[in-house]
Amino acid sequence: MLLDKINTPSDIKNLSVEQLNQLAEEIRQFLIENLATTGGHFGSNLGAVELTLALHQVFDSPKDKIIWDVGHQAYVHKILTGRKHLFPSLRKFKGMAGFPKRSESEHDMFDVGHASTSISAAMGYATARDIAGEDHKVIAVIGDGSMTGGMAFEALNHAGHVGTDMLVVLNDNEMSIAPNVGAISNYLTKLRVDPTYSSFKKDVVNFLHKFGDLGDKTTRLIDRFKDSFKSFIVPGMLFEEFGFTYLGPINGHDLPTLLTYMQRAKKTKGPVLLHVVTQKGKGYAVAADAPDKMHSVSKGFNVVKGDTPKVVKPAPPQYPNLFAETMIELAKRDPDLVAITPAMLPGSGLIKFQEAFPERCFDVGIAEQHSATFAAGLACGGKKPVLAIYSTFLQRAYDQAIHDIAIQNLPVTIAIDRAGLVGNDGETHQGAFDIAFLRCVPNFTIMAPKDENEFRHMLYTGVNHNGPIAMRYPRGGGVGVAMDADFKMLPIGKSETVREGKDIAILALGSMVQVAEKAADVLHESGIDAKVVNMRFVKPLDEELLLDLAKQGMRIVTIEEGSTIGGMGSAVMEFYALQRIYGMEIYPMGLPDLFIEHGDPQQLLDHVGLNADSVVELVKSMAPLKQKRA
Ligand SMILES: Cc1ncc(C[n+]2csc(CCOP(=O)(O)OP(=O)(O)O)c2C)c(N)n1
Ligand SMILES: CC(=O)[C@@H](O)[C@H](O)COP(=O)(O)O
Ligand SMILES: [Mg+2]
Repeated sequence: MLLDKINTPSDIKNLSVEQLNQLAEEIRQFLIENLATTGGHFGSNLGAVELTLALHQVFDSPKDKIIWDVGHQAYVHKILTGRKHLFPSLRKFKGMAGFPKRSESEHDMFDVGHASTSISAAMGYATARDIAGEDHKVIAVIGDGSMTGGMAFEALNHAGHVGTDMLVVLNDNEMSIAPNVGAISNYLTKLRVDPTYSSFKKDVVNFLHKFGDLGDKTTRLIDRFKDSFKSFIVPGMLFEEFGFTYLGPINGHDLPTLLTYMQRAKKTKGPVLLHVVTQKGKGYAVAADAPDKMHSVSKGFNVVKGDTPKVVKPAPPQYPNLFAETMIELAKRDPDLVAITPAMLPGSGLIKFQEAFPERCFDVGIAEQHSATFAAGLACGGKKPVLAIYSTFLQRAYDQAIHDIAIQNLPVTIAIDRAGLVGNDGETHQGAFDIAFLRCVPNFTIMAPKDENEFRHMLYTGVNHNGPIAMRYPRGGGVGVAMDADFKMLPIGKSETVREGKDIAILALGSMVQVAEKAADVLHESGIDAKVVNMRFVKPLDEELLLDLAKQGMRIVTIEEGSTIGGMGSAVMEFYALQRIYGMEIYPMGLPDLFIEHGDPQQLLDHVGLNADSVVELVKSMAPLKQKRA
């Protein structure tokens, strides 16, 4: 096997095209076999095999800097840069990361995970090179989906203006996670599928010449025609207008073409954009036929059937499914309800809602900033928008949440999925900060359901609340409780005491309520009587509860699946300080002031001490209760 002999990029430098094609097939087989065991991003990597081989044959990493966008398609890059042997540990705790990471390899130039950053990072590298008078190449590899992210165009604009020597390889497979959307995507489709646009330009010019030579008039007429149509007729004119030399579109699986064009790009001065057309899932029929479903696969997925064995026992409802079902129920009652997702239609669960209400579901592409202000505009227009967005991606829309939603106090509901430790995607994707960064924003209400039943009531409460409201919930599902027949409005800022107790109060939020209940059961066996409160709301807090606990001189543990700094525990401590109530013993438990690496979610929760055992250990470690204050 050729692949056995490949350990660094130099090992492929002298391979012939035939050998590269053979290596490509071996790499595809390697990916399919390994990902069937570990899970991970699948379709994107199968589609980037030849592209990555060509990059590493033409350019000299790490002297030349290759920067990946999102980085979910960089498994082949990792195979070629000495990490084949790490694939069994892919995305596992203390194992190889699922995205490029500078701490993992000298060939990983930039830590990625969020889309549309590669061109900006490449521009930074190239500018640093130029200041230092160095001469290496800088290449950004960005997908068509990531190209719908606004910051990609901010970087194109800057690079084109400066004229920096750099190469942007646009890997266009017509897919984001779901089929790609937007005018950019349509434009790329035109470039991809209809070369007649360039021949159309010739026809127009010939036709105009038929008017005979009107001297300057003909020339002006031709120029006007060309100018008015050029962004459609001349391939890549959009990118040319940004100051880039556009090359392509070329077949991103044809190695001779890839090599030729990459060599040409390497010799071209200034910013160059090479448009390659690939197939997501190439080489594995099931993935190629269902590139959205095979964007990523779970561990244990069946290579032959291309599916993951269903869980035998009925698992509790998964939150994305419950979200879609609840949204459909609510949308039937309220014609003003609309849903927005920034390119996460499958992950958010909204595919079913889109099928039911196609005219009320908006996938805006990888455009989180736009999605939030679009929601604000919809609200001003009389609609009831629900923005479905992962916690980590909401970070991209923070100013919009403040400037466009909160200041105007608009009735926008933000359904924050993947809030808490998402697990295998690691540092760039943990939903750690949403409580902290939203809590300080005036007008926002922040809540978290303890289970799937409360999830429905909270979403109902959210869409009927007249102001900005965020509901955060974890990746995965509920806990397996019965569901109420109908919805009920939850009183804003009111908690729910799920267990009475006199020795200590555990104030738990969302996914941590069940952890607190388990801890209370164990503490009970040791004669410690713990009160468990489902806080439900981080903002506003249940002040009556907190004042009551102060009167009782109760010790308090707070526990949340979000950063301790700035979280619900901070809010409780701030409350007592602002109320000038001193001497309270408060023990906040949450995510530490660290970026949490990849691993299975429960493993990570145990690693950071967000589990029942840690609560029990903390409570038992406390010194005997001081004399209760009168
Ligand atoms: C800011 C941000 N929003 C959303 C995502 C989720 N996401 C990961 S990959 C992906 C699709 C990327 O499409 P493309 O760039 O075309 O790459 P492909 O998967 O087609 O290779 C999305 C939306 C993300 N990583 N970052
Ligand atoms: C790379 C990326 O950002 C997405 O593919 C993300 O990994 C999806 O996460 P979920 O699997 O939680 O939907
Ligand atoms: Mg794509």
